[in-house]
Amino acid sequence: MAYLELDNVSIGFGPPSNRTEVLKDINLSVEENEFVAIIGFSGSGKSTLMSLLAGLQKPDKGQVRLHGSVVENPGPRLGIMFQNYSLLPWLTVFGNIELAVRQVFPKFTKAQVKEHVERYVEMVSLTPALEKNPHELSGGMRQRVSLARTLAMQPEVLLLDEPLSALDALTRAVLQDEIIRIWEEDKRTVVMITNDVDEATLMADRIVPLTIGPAATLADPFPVTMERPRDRANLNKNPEFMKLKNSVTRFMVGMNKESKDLKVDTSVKMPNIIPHDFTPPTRRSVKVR
Ligand SMILES: Nc1ncnc2c1ncn2[C@@H]1O[C@H](COP(=O)(O)OP(=O)(O)OP(=O)(O)O)[C@@H](O)[C@H]1O
Repeated sequence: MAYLELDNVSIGFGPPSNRTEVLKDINLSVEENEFVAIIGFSGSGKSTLMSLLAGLQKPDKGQVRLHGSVVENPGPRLGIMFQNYSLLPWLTVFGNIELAVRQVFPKFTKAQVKEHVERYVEMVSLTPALEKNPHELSGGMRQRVSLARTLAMQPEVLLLDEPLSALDALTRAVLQDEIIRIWEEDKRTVVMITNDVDEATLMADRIVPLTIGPAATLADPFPVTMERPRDRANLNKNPEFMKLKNSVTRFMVGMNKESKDLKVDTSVKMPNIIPHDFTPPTRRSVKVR
């Protein structure tokens, strides 16, 4: 039995008369401790897929299963980090993470909560911002708070929706390494969404492309067999990395081109009509031909 499974899942939005099928017949089996990267274009349905995995939305058809049990509601076993941070604006960095930690570990003493929160804030290098509110932070800093909050909840499955997209290249590299370290040490299962082929190739065991919507589905996966730990500094000299990166990029670019070629030209040619002038001839100031 697969650990985390999407079994023939479909979902759409809108009334039956004007329905958009967003995801169609999605099948995915994630093994325990596996790191899967889902890669796709903007608007293809990646966040919707994450919401389904987290139990935040129910599929119209099919099932999401964790350990064989149907996922129907969100819960502490599935920790999702959203793309848009979703921090509570009236709480500090400490307060935002503390709230989540108290929910997941209700038996922690005050000192344990403090120690736990501070450990994860330190991990994302935000200790100096511990008492700041979200509006005082940059986008990248908010993204790090959100990541620390998800990690601090220590879920069995980490669902990361473009977790590093708002970060500069250097911080991004630091946090990529941090996520890999946590995943390796704590033996978690990770499903991460990204639109960065390098990131997916560096981090994942398997890259699964999401096709272009509407009715997007998962294409055949690209296994990443490079040995770990992967040497970031020499990746561009690693022939296996370069080959895989090129194959994934070529696949994604080809899919994009195919989808554009299929698009019907919907521009309408307007007839050359001159409006009729209904004002009485005596009141006409402008002559209309
Ligand atoms: N609750 C909803 N109601 C109606 N349409 C929705 C809803 N949620 C998502 N959609 C539509 O589903 C499609 C996919 O959206 P989604 O946010 O999952 O894409 P995405 O791949 O994550 O995009 P991006 O990378 O730009 O964040 C879009 O066309 C969006 O408008």
